[in-house]
Amino acid sequence: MPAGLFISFEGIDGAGKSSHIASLAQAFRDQGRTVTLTREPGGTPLAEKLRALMLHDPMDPLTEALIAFAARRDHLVQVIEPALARGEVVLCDRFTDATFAYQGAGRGFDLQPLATLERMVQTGTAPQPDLLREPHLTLWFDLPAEVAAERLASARVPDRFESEPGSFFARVAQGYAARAAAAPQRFARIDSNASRHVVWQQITQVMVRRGWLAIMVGGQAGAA
Ligand SMILES: Nc1ncnc2c1ncn2[C@@H]1O[C@H](COP(=O)(O)OP(=O)(O)O)[C@@H](O)[C@H]1O
Ligand SMILES: Cc1cn([C@H]2C[C@H](O)[C@@H](COP(=O)(O)OP(=O)(O)O)O2)c(=O)[nH]c1=O
Repeated sequence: MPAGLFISFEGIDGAGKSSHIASLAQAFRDQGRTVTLTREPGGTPLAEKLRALMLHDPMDPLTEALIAFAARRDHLVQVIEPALARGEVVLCDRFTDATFAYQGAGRGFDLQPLATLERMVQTGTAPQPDLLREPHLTLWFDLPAEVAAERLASARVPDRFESEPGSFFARVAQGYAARAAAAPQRFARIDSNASRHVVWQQITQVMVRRGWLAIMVGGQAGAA
């Protein structure tokens, strides 16, 4: 059985994550892997209810952070750990870096309590009792806030986060940059200020470099 692989997708709203997750899932399936495609907040019936509250109901930053971590705990226990134990590839649209970027840098909530919650929530779910569960790789879609805003302007009805001003997203982007600087081995920066094709090429190159997708076929990673 292959080892489970946990990959998260991060970036400000409109950075282009959702446009590539399904393609990456297909590339893994094409080489015989089973993929669990999931998202945060969400991924379980309970966590999806918490997501609806977080995206639409007004609340203060601590409540927001606690809801994000409550949803995450349920998601880890019910979905992520069992999938990893089965040797699957877990592709997760956002994880804890989003809490540090949005609630921490964006809302201005203290990072230290977030780090404490991170440790509490992400420990004790894996078979190894002391393991702090984190993604093996985080694809960070880096895009200037003003470009993301332009892309989103005609794309969809904004939720509570997407309605925030550009200054909020500039802070969130800085929050992601700080998380990436603190864990350079885990993060792969994807320059999202490029065509979809070039963004996809960057993603497949990261996968091939890590030995997770076998060969490049016409610019696509595929089975050997
Ligand atoms: N490389 C790109 N160039 C131009 N527009 C893009 C690109 N990637 C995505 N988009 C468009 O930008 C919008 C936001 O992309 P999306 O994948 O939904 O971002 P996210 O999931 O990060 O919020 C969508 O309308 C999408 O079609
Ligand atoms: C996981 C997480 C998401 N969020 C926010 C970021 C996004 O604006 C929102 C939902 O993310 P996302 O799924 O990217 O939104 P969409 O479905 O509109 O593409 O939740 C937080 O603020 N903290 C968190 O911990």
